Amino acid sequence: MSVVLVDAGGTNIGSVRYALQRLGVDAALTSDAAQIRAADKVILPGVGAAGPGMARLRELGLVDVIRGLTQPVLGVCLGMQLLCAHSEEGDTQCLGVVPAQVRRFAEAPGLCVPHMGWNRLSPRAAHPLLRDLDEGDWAYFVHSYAVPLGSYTLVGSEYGDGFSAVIASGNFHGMQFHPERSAGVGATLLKNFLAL
Ligand SMILES: NC(=O)CC[C@H](N)C(=O)O
Repeated sequence: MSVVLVDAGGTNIGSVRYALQRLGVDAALTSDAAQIRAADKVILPGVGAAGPGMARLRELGLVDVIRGLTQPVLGVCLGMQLLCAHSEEGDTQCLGVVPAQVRRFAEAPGLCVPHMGWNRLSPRAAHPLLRDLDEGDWAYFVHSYAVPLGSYTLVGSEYGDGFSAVIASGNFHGMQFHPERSAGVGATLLKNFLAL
C-alpha cells in the first residue's frame, strides 16, 4: 500500500510521518502530482493559517490535483480545514471537497482561544474510520477555528458550542485534532484510515 504525505509545508509533517512509521507504514513525503494521484492513501497534514496553506497548494499546482482524488484522503488539523469550502481565517476559499465552513471560536468567559489541549470525542455516526473509538475518548487539539456540526460530522467535541472533531464527505476525511499527538486514540484512528 502506498501512502503519501502532501508536502505543503505543515510543521506537523515529521510527527505525522513518525506516527505512521509506528504503524508500520513508511509514507512518502511529496508534492509531485503524479505520485499523489497514484497513491493508495493521501494525507494532507497542516499547521498554520488557512491563507498561506491554500497559497502553498496553489504554488505547488495541487489544488485541482487534491480536488480530483478518488482514493481515501485525510486532512489533519489545518489540512482538515483546507478540505472545507471556506475558512473565516483570512477569508480563505478552500478546496471545497467537504461542504463545510470553518469559523473562529467565539470568545466567551473562561473560554480562551486557541482551544489547546486534550478534549473528549463523541462519535455521531457509524463509519469504518471510527472503529474501536469510544464515547469520551480523548484527543489533543490546537486550533482557533473549527467546523460547526453538520451532516459531514462523524465525531463531535465541545468547546463552548459543539464542533466537528472528525468530518467526512465521500473519500475525503478530516481530523481537527492531532492524531499524531493523541496517543492510542490517535493511533487507532490513523490505523482505521489506513484500512479504508
Ligand atoms: N494548529 C493549526 O494549524 C490550527 C489551524 C488553524 N490556523 C486554526 O487556528 O484553527
